[in-house]
Amino acid sequence: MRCCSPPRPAWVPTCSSSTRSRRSTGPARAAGTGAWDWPPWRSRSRSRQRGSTIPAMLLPDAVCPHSTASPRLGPRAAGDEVHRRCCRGQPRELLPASCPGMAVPLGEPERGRAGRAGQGRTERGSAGQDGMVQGGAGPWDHRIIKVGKDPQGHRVQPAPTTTITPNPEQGAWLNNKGAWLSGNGRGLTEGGWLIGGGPTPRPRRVPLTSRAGNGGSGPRPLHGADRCGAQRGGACSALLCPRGWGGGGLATAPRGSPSPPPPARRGVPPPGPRVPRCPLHAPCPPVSPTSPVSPYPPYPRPPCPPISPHIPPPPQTPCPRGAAPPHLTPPPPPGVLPLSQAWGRAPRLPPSPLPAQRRAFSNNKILVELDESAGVATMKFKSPPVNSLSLDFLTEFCISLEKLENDRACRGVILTSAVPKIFSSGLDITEMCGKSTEHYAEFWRAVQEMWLRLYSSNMVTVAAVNGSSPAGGCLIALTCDYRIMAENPKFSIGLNEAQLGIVAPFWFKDTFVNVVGHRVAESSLQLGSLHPAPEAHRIGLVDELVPEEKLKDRATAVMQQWLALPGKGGTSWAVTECRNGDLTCVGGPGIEAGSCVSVGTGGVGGWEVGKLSKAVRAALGCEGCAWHTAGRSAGCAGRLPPAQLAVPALLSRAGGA
Ligand SMILES: CCCCC/C=C\CCCC/C=C/C(=O)SCCNC(=O)CCNC(=O)[C@H](O)C(C)(C)COP(=O)(O)OP(=O)(O)OC[C@H]1O[C@@H](n2cnc3c(N)ncnc32)[C@H](O)[C@@H]1OP(=O)(O)O
Repeated sequence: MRCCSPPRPAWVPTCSSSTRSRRSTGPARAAGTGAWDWPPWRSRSRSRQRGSTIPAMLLPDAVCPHSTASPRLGPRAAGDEVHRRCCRGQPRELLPASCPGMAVPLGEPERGRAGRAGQGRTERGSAGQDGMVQGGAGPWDHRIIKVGKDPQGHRVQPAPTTTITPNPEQGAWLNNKGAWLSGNGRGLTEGGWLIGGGPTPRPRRVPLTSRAGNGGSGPRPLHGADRCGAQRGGACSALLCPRGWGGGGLATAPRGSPSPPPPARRGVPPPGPRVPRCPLHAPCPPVSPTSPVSPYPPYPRPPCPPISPHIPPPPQTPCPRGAAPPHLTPPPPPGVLPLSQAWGRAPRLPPSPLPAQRRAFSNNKILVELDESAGVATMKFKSPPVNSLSLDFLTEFCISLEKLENDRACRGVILTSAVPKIFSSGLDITEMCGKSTEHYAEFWRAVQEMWLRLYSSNMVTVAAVNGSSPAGGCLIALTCDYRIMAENPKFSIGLNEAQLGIVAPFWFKDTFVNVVGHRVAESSLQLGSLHPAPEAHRIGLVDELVPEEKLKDRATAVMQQWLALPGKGGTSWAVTECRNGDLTCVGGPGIEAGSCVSVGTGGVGGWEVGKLSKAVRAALGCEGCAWHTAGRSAGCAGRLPPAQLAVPALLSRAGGA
């Protein structure tokens, strides 16, 4: 509800959720379905311009699913749509008054709020908006528009807006996610990420009731004391709970940084001692197998991962995963302090010294296994007989994907099937007849949501197609970064809608064209062809064929290859130095000196590597670049020099990538 629903401040040019990072190729919206027809406001080429962004202002309001100016739905219905999305479809009437999705006006001062961390929709960042701090209703209410990735390349859960409330007594600021922010007078940092400048707030005593802690004791800060049903002993929907995945959640406070004790609210016991936060040490969230308020099917919450005997409980011993083996920490360039020194935070590292951590969660239709050591999850469709994409399936798909998206340990997903011989039979045909109009709308919305989430995922996505994959099943594979298919000629794949007497929606078509090219797509769509695996490979519909028994290994190998790349795979992030208005770049691991940076999802000061178009480079006046890079896996260490604060100006000059 807080996204960009009315009242929308004048400085928000359009909905923040329209800042997704793909280019639009099709019309803004499809006509005539009567439902939210999110247009494919971007398409992608095989070269996968993952980090490229277009500024929000280039997208018409109608494009944005949170738009309040829907000519189709009208303001009221559009408002409901906003609510639906922000509250994960929870009917408004069923939500407690404390639901963060209920109207909290943008101008409302934050009073003792904590915790929407991990709760909002996953919104992508965009150039020019990431990390911008805007003045709010009062001089100390600042709203951060978009949060994308921190300097380590980890996704930061993007609450659509974040309000920062200064706590001058403690010299720190609290945002509406309950995270402590440190301020340096020139800008703010959240989790070590520079989030913007903004006016220096005047001191004011602000009653605060809770805070996000680094795990440990205290009143479950990430749940938000007043916001989460589970916090009050009620039912916490897996959808609303920011810590839906066993003790994970989002740690926004810098690890190991000194943090002030929060002022206590009357009647609320003060939280316990602050301890370093570690996923392994995080306290279990309250388990609520089902939510009475959720319209979704029961969604069992996984148990917390067991605390390894190797890891003594906090706070006596620092988290072993928080410390950087010296050999993995690249030396900063002269004059640049690593973030860990500058802000008292240890860089995030791959947990290689520890035994591999595996987590799994499952719902009725999808089994998800996360190998934390590799940063790769496998989503296995398990909805027999044919993995048809029913509303339930689609819903669970989106939930699972979002959980992974919000999990910093996960950087890639392999999609495959647990049903023999079938990857997915496509949209569930029984959902498309004999149902109410509302059901059709909901179903179609879910189809689009699935596609958008997958397409716009920040994770590397690999489809391991181990069976037939017609229509919607094919779309899932097409939407991934890479497709590997079992080389069984009995397995076929394609958009066969024409054979059913229906037309593949234009965004199915666009996705198909992007992969196989125009002419092949044209004839294949007209004939409704289902291509046997060898033919699918020949026309480029799948990238490679492997024997079925090797599919998993090959998918894993491909994933590793992708994850090793700079950028989306997240291995390399650059912190640029800005001197005299010029960006200077020094090469880095896997990065050529002189190759440049993007104004993509990195946000202010965090520039993703290797995706800057020539035009943007020219606009930035970026000649001879010098940057400090650090592999994401080794944690990005680098301190932005003061001159870096000039970057927002450069961003606006660039107008996006
Ligand atoms: C609501 C608003 C919508 C707006 C509409 C706007 C535009 C419409 C276009 C939308 C784009 C459409 C995309 C789609 O995905 S449409 C679905 C296309 N899918 C297919 O054509 C697949 C058809 N199925 C098969 O080809 C085969 O079943 C198979 C997947 C190759 C598996 O074969 P096999 O192992 O021999 O299994 P069976 O054929 O015996 O099937 C087993 C049972 O599964 C049922 N089944 C199969 N596919 C579906 C499906 N897509 N949806 C629901 N149910 C399905 C099949 O009926 C069998 O059930 P039974 O045992 O009870 O008979």
